[in-house]
Amino acid sequence: MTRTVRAKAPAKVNLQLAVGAPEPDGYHPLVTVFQALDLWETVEATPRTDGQIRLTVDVAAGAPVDASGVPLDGTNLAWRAAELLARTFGITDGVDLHLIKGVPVAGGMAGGSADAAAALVACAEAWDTGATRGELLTLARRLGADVPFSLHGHTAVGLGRGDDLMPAMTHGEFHWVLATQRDGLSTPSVFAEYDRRIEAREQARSELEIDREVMTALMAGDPVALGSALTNDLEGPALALMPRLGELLDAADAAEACGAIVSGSGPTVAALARSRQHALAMAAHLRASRLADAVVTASGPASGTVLIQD
Ligand SMILES: C[C@@](CO)(OP(=O)(O)O)[C@H](O)COP(=O)(O)OP(=O)(O)OC[C@H]1O[C@@H](n2ccc(N)nc2=O)[C@H](O)[C@@H]1O
Ligand SMILES: Nc1ncnc2c1ncn2[C@@H]1O[C@H](COP(=O)(O)OP(=O)(O)O)[C@@H](O)[C@H]1O
Repeated sequence: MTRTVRAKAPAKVNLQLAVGAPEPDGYHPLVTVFQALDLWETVEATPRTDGQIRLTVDVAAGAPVDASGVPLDGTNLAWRAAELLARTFGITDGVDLHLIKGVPVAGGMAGGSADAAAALVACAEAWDTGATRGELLTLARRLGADVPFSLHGHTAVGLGRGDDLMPAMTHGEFHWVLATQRDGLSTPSVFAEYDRRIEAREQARSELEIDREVMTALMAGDPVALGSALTNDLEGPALALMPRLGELLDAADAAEACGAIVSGSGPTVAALARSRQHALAMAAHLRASRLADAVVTASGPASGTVLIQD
C-alpha cells in the first residue's frame, strides 16, 4: 500500500548578513547568523510506481503567500531535491509531491529552500532510503546555499556560501513581526546590485567576522540588545531596488521595534519585538500603515526539518 509521508521545514531570518566580494563563480563569501522561525512549509510525498515525479502546490490557511510564481516543473527546488535523492540512492520509484506553502515566495525567508529540505526528508522516508541526516545535509548543500540551514533549523552561524553551519547558543524565545510584499525580489538581482555598489566604491567589505554583539544578545535572550545588533549588507541593495521598504523600516521604528531589518535579500521586513504582546501591538500598527501586503507574527528559534507524525 502506498503511504503519504509529511515533513515540515521552517522559514528563516538573517540576524547578521555580512557579504564579501564575489568569487570567480559569482557566489559571495558570507558570514551570516540564521534564525529559524515557526512559519512552515509542508511537503507531502506519496511514492509512485511509474518513476515519474509530479508536483502540486497549495497555500496554508491564512498564510501571506501568493503561490502563482512557484514553478510546477523540474525547476522547483522540491522536485530537484527528490530527483537528486533518487539518483544518489538508486531509487527507481517516482513520487507525488504536494507543497503547502506558509512562507512568502521570493521573500528572503528561504521558502523554496525549506521545500527542498522538507522534500529530502519526506522522500527519504517514503522511499525507505535509510539516508542519514549527514547524507541529507550533503545533498542539501548541492541544492542551494540556504538549504542546509532549512534542514538544520534553530539558530546557526553560516560561513562559506552560508552553507557551512555551526550551531549558535541562544536563550529563550524571540518574537518577530514580518511585513511581506506580494512582489518578490530575486536573490541574484539583489546580489548583482550589491556588486554594482562595491564596483562603484572599488572595494568590498575588508573583513568578514561573526558579530560578537549578536552572539552575546542571543545567549542572553535579550531582544533589545539583539535588535540594535541586527545588520544586513544586502539591505542597501534591496532598498535601492524597492525604495518603499524604507518607509516600512521607519514604521517599525515608530512602533518601537527593538530593531528592524530587511530579511536576507528581501523584500520581507523583519521587526524584533520585546515580547509576544509587543509583537501583536506592532503587527497591528504595521497593518494600519498599509505599507505591507501582509503582516504576520512568528517566533524563533524553531526546529529544523522534521517528519510530521499522523
Ligand atoms: C541571500 C540569502 C541569505 O540567507 O537568502 P535569501 O534572502 O535569498 O533567502 C542566501 O545567501 C541565498 O541563498 P539561496 O537562495 O539558497 O542561494 P542559491 O540558490 O544557492 O543561489 C541563488 C543566487 O544567489 C547568489 N548567491 C547566493 C549565495 C551566496 N553565498 N552568494 C551568492 O552570490 C548567486 O547569484 C546565486 O546564483
Ligand atoms: N518550492 C519553491 N517555492 C518557491 N519558489 C521556488 C520553489 N522552487 C523554485 N522556486 C523559485 O525560486 C525563487 C525564490 O524563491 P524563495 O525560496 O521563495 O525565495 P528567497 O530565495 O527570497 O527566500 C522563486 O521566485 C521561484 O522562481
